[in-house]
Amino acid sequence: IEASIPSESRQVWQKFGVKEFGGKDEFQQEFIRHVETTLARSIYNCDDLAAYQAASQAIRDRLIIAWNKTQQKHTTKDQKRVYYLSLEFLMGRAMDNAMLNAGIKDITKAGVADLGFKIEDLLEQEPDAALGNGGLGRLAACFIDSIASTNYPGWGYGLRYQYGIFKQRIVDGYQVESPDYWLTFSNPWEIPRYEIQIDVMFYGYTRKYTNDDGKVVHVWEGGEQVQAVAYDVPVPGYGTETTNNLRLWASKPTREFDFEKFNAGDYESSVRESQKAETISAVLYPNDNFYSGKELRLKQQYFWVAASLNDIIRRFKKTHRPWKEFPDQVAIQLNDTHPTLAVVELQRILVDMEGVEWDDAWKIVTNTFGYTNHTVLPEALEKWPVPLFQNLLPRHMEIIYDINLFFLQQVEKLFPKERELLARVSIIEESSPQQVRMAYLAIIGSHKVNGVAELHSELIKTTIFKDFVTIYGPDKFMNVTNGITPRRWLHQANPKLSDLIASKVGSYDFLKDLNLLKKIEPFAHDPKFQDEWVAIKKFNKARLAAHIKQYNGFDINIDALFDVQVKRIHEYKRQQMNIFGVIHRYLSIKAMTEKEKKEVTPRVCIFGGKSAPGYYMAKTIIKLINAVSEVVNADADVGDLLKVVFIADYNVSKAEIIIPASDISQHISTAGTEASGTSNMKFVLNGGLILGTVDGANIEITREVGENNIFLFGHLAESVEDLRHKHRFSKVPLDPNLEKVFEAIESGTFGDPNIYNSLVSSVTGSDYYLVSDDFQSYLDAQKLVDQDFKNKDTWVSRSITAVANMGFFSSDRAIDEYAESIWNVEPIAVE
Ligand SMILES: [N-]=[N+]=N[C@]1([C@H](N)O)O[C@H](CO)[C@@H](O)[C@H](O)[C@H]1O
Repeated sequence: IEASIPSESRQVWQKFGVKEFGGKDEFQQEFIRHVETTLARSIYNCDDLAAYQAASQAIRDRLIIAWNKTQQKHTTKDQKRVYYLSLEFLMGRAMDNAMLNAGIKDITKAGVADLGFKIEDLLEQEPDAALGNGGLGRLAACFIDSIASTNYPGWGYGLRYQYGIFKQRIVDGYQVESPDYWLTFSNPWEIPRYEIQIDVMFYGYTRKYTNDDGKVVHVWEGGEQVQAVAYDVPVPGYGTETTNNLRLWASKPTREFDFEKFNAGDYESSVRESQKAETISAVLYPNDNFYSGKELRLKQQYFWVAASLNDIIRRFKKTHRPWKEFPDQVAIQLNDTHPTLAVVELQRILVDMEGVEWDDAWKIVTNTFGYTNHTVLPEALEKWPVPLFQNLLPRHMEIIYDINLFFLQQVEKLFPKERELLARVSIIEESSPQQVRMAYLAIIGSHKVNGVAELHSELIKTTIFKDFVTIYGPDKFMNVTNGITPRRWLHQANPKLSDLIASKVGSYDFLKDLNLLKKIEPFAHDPKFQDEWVAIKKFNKARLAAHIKQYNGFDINIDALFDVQVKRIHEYKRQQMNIFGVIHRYLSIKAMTEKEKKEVTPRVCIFGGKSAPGYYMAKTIIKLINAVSEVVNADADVGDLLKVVFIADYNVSKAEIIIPASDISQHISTAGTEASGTSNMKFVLNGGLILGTVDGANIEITREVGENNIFLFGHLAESVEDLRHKHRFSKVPLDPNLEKVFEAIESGTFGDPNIYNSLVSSVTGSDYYLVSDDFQSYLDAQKLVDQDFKNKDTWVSRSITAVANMGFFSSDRAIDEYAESIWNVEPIAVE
């Protein structure tokens, strides 16, 4: 919204222009002003929640000032911007991150202390913005933190779900979901932009006519309208003035209610339309790595894409540049196939609305988009039934047919004899009903396609997208290994370790350039540094133990080895193999003599993670973990030698407590199934060693930290297909140790064995995830961990060496690679 203030009034503005609060006093002034005005409270009724809200308002105001400066700078510089389209942004809490990135934690901490509050108590008041399922959503959050921290002009575009990922409770060992209404006390970290309202249409029909200049014009009309309203979330960079924007869309009815129906006394239906509109952006679909073809999900995707593109084009038009320069000003990254409709929507707007010729428009489109694939799992690839698509988005379906026709014509020219190839690469799968293969549309509509770790990027070229490498050549396909922001995942989650590292590196510059961690490597064998390192790990383990005491109600021995596996529950991530290994360990200890028990390395096995509500096998795994926990933790024979814990409602904030406390963490997916993983990077950065398969980013971690500082096991990706084939067509004997484990389960040791029938037979049958094939090598690796952990000095020096070599895994490095190889954007300094 352009507004021009008359020049004579501008001095008055400058005279009173708001400036950032500098010191503690100014912060306290702002704090009290918000308590008494924004919250209409006073010193007599200001509890921790009110104090959190007032402090948030004061800090938010500061971010907004930097946000305004940044937007003005980017507008005047008029440089190319990147837009990251993600249906998930798993942000977690904002307050601590805002204070640390803006460098004002000391001021605010001291400020609220004087006023009678503890900053830790205020931080606990904030709900997580849990607008994502797992890795993909958290990656988007780390990426926008890095885009701002490395001063690139970039925006995130997503949906403002009223309900994030469900809350998980464990009842009788089972997962129970409850809605996550996170906006109860409103959200101080967002700015409603009621002035930005964009109409989005669904359904309707299309028609075409030839206009006076003999040009065919396509019209899409007669559909249902809803409105998209913008909510802006400032994204502060670390140690820079740059504060970028995350724009989240909420759906609203175009008109509050139908007055005619109301007057006719049909009150219910008079508001039905508005309720229907609001449901579009209301709820996050809780599936991780799994596609479910619900119409509301497709509605969410088009609603968000249409609003975002409309917004991007409005901003471009202000530059009055010709359309062919659009890709020079705008780069759009598709975070998985969820936003692929953006390819079709931009083509529609250019051709139908702006009168650009089809081929010119298509060149603009393909030069604008980049597509990131996050999984090779067939069940996760989005394929929308044509009838549903046709009904909801008739004009887009027409355009997809045209895109497909012109693409297949090109392929035919290149490979005239290859009939099957055409069918294999067609966007339209000739199933019944026909389906739109969104990944193919994303590839054809983009100039670059990337995977998220080296093995994964190779696998997509040799398996699911093999034909497209043949058609486009290998250059279109590249790798950008995932990364994590060291601000949240080291400085915020583990401040003591961050301070210790700073004491050796000489500053906190490693938070801007993580390769500076290398400077601690010479201290790997330094006894004093080792002691400080161990003390910090112990502090973090005690903090987690206190959390488990509070929420699980029992004590754990913090000198035991903390063995952690926290991530979404999924058969390919093989939490089932982990708990089978725990049962094996339990049975082994039970069979030991007291003398042998003295040699045992005490262990606490910590699990956490949500299962998609409809995922039966994953829910069974959660039940087994809790059943084993109940039996083992109550078994005096075993005592402190083994404890099993399932931490409920795993989310970003819990990860910040769990991850700094690990000695070993498990990333044990069947080779070739975990595209990257990102928690593996977080655990090592916090001084934990990992036990993993040769899969995803475990491979790059091994390259960077050295084979000595990681525990690898299991079959390699290249042998998986053969092993699966063997299981399908011949009787592969079950691993003997696993057999004993299953006998224990079937004997009722962990409750009614029928509960676990399908889980056990999934392994004794086709064993698609090769649990039996990898079990012995898994147990061998675990034995090595037990032995090595006894040698404290070696263990701590390996931990220090591993951290020293984690520079590569900063999301700043990943963003620099995207900027250079895909987006072609330059950083802009904002003074
Ligand atoms: N969807 N999806 N994919 C994932 C994760 N589950 O969200 O994306 C993550 C982010 O790229 C990957 O680390 C992870 O391996 C992959 O499975």
